[in-house]
Order: sequence, then structure tokens, then C-alpha cells
Amino acid sequence: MEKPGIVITGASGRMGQMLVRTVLGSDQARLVGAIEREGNPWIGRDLGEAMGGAALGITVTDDAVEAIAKAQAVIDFTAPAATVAFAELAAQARAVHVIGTTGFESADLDKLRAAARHAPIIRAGNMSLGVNLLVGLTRKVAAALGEDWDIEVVEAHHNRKVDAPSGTALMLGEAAAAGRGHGLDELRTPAREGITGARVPGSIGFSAIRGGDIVGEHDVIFATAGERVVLRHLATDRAIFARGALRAALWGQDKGPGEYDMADVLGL
Ligand SMILES: NC(=O)C1=CN([C@@H]2O[C@H](COP(=O)(O)OP(=O)(O)OC[C@H]3O[C@@H](n4cnc5c(N)ncnc54)[C@H](O)[C@@H]3O)[C@@H](O)[C@H]2O)C=CC1
Ligand SMILES: O=C(O)C1=N[C@H](C(=O)O)C[C@H](O)C1
Repeated sequence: MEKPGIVITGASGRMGQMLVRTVLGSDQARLVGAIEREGNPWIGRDLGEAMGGAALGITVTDDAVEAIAKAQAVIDFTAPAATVAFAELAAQARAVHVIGTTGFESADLDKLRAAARHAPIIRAGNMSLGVNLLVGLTRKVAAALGEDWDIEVVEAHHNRKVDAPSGTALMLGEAAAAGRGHGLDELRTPAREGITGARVPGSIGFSAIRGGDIVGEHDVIFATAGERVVLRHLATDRAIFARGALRAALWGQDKGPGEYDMADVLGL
């Protein structure tokens, strides 16, 4: 059987370039297209040359319709509005859509759900094995510890990140809330500033640090009188996310329409 053809969106971005290298290094997939947004200086250039290497014979395009029409999978780490538009195109092409983009509003998620009626969508705020394991641990620890244990999620990222809390922090917060039998919306504390009043028992708080080139760090802190438990994941290389995304694209090849996440891909 022919190897699945992969199109990468946001190809000039931090994750886009990592994904290009990851797919090119795989013997299980073919890179068949690279998409960037209109006006991006890479448009019309050979992808390999734009990345500072040898020509690859793939021209970076802003014609997403044409590029996605020839793909079996789209790997997409861009921005919410772009991802919603790509989801419609991937659905039309019946291509697997792997979404790493974070920062969605609930209206965006409704549109992704609609697109997933036609083709598989695999979406996760973090594609790494370690974080997806940590999600399960967080759920268990939250369930085991009573409400006298306060839960705080602290995340740190590079100074170019545009959304907060991170997608990963929200995954961890959702897992903690689920461990306590709630949805995150019921327990989430708004960002703190000024006279906030004392902590609401049972609530889940989030803090975001932005600086330098931090790839991604997440702590889930369980704090009670006299002791703390801290669950931590440190990402030091974006390759972990790209490897997870490619694994998801391959896993999705024989799946029917629907919404999936990395726990499905990893069998967790
Ligand atoms: N789920 C995961 O494991 C991970 C998720 N992310 C998320 O991926 C997203 C991208 O992150 P970075 O690569 O660091 O950002 P970036 O800013 O370096 O790259 C984003 C790229 O998307 C392109 N883009 C934006 N709108 C577009 C459009 N309409 N059409 C085509 N291309 C478009 C931009 O031109 C840019 O090249 C963020 O939401 C981030 O939070 C990042 C790392 C891991
Ligand atoms: O923007 C990033 O860089 C990252 N985004 C994801 C998130 O929002 O959690 C995953 C990772 O932490 C890197």
C-alpha cells in the first residue's frame, strides 16, 4: 500500500518546520504539500530551500484547497481561525486532520465537531507521550485526594506564545476536574489580580509564565496543610510534539469519521 501523503500547514512556523523534518525522516509517510498563509515570504518558494537546505520539489502554497485535495492527512499547528477553515477542507477531502493548534473558543470547537462528521479529527493540546501519561496521573491523584487539597496548574512557555493558559494546562485542569467528578468550567478560577479574596475550596487555578525559549513546562500542584504533591512535565525539544502528530496521522488512516485525541492514539 502506498504511504499516506501528508500536508503540513503553517510550514514556516516553529512546529511547522519541526513537522517537515519529522515527516521527511519517516519511512512511513510522504510529504506532499506545505501550506502557509497568504503574504508569507515562503509562498512560491521550494520548501527545502526556504528551510535553508536542498530543494525538495515541494512549493510552499497558500492554495489550501488544492494542497489538501491530494492529502491523506493534514497536520496542523497554526491558529484557531485557520484550523477551523482547514477542518472544512480536510473533511471535503476525507483526509485525517491532526490538530495541535491551541486557544480555541467553544464556537470553534462546535465547527470542528461538525467537520468530524465527515472525516477523522485527532486533536490534542499536547501530542507528547509524557503529557498524555500525566493527564491520566492527574485524574487519579485528584480523585484520590480530598477537596482539602488545592489544585493549581502552572505552565511556562517561550515569549512568542499567544494563548494562555496553554492547551496542555487546560488538558491537565480538565483531568483534575474529571477526577473530582466535575467539568473544568465548574471549578476553574478566573486569572487572579488585585484583591481576589481567599481561594475558593475545590477550585482549580492556572498561572502562566512567558519567557525566552522555554519549549513547554507544566506543573500540577496539589497543596494541603503541611504537604504538597507536584506532578511535572518538562518538554525540552519540539520533536516530541511532531513525532506524536505524525503517529496520530498514521493511526487515523483506517479510522472512520469522528473526534479522537492522543489518548485514543496511544491506547491510554
Ligand atoms: N498540541 C501540541 O502538542 C502543540 C501545540 N502547539 C500549538 O501549535 C500552534 C502553533 O505553534 P507554533 O508553531 O509555536 O507557532 P508559530 O507562530 O511559530 O507558527 C504558526 C504558523 O502558522 C501559520 N499560519 C497562521 N495562520 C495561517 C493560515 N491561515 N494559513 C496557513 N498558515 C497559517 C503562521 O504563518 C505560522 O507560520 C499554537 O497554537 C501552539 O500552541 C505548539 C506545540 C505543541
Ligand atoms: O505554543 C507552544 O509552544 C506549545 N503549545 C502547546 C500548549 O498550548 O500546551 C503545547 C506545548 O506546551 C507547546
